[in-house]
Amino acid sequence: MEKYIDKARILIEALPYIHEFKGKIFVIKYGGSAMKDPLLRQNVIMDICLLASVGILPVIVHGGGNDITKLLDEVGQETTFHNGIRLTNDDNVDYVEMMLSGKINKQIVADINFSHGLAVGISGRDGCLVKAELFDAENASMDRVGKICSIETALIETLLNAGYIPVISPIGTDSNGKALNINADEVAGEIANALCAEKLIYLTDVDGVFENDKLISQINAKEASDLIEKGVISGGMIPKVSYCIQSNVDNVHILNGTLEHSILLEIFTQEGIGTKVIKA
Ligand SMILES: Nc1ncnc2c1ncn2[C@@H]1O[C@H](COP(=O)(O)OP(=O)(O)O)[C@@H](O)[C@H]1O
Ligand SMILES: CC(=O)N[C@@H](CCC(=O)OP(=O)(O)O)C(=O)O
Repeated sequence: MEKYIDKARILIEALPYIHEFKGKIFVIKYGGSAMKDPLLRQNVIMDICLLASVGILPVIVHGGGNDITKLLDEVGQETTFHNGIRLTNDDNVDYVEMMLSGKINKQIVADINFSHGLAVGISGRDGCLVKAELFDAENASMDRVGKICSIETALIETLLNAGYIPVISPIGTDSNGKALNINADEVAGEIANALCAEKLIYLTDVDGVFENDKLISQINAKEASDLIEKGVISGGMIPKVSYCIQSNVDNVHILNGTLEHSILLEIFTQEGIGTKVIKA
């Protein structure tokens, strides 16, 4: 009997958090590196569905960098990154868009719908959600890499009000209607700002930010830029930490999406896990 009572206690412990967060928007950036294993993917999806079913409003922004690299490899295209940003131009942008807005976006939507959630998949191009301009107009190998100019939240709000979980791919549109590839960390950060989200969560494949094999549970802007300069924070962790710092959202976390139910552990327990990025 005791073990059943323990289960009931766990549910009751979550009650204050459910009460606190009901009706609040959580932007969850689901990185490609945390999508590799189907079983772990299922755990992330179930966490998201649970949040939605207790009245929290999840907004999912996904990446898919690994799958894009794999596809480009299959079609004989080389991939080059600069500070975690993929060099994208006219030669490869269609592959990037197909993988993100086509395959990955629809897979996440299908997984959520299969787990009793109700998701709608859109890209940053739908409803003029993400308006962007060239990230580096001087660099021809980046002539399809975008940086965000503005976010139009109307479509997301419409979906949330109608009870859907929006699932968003990180493709924006420039002033000529062309697709621009944008780092998903930036898209998540900017959408969270525009929605005045309660929380912004980056789900990746490590427990948080590390220095010398030690997890940093809290990091501020100065410490983070020192670690970037020293090369301790590198690659795909650079945009994550940078957008965490730039974000206006108070509660920004980097969590391990390959750790079973990491979202629930972060939200429904007092200790929290991962790295919290603070502005001061
Ligand atoms: N200091 C650091 N702490 C943790 N991870 C780091 C650090 N520096 C670089 N990384 C790398 O950042 C990666 C996460 O970024 P990325 O691969 O782009 O993930 P995602 O697909 O989730 O955006 C980690 O797997 C790790 O290899
Ligand atoms: C410009 C740029 O780098 N765009 C990213 C978009 C996908 C992404 O960010 O995926 P992850 O979150 O899995 O890294 C890319 O092409 O990989």
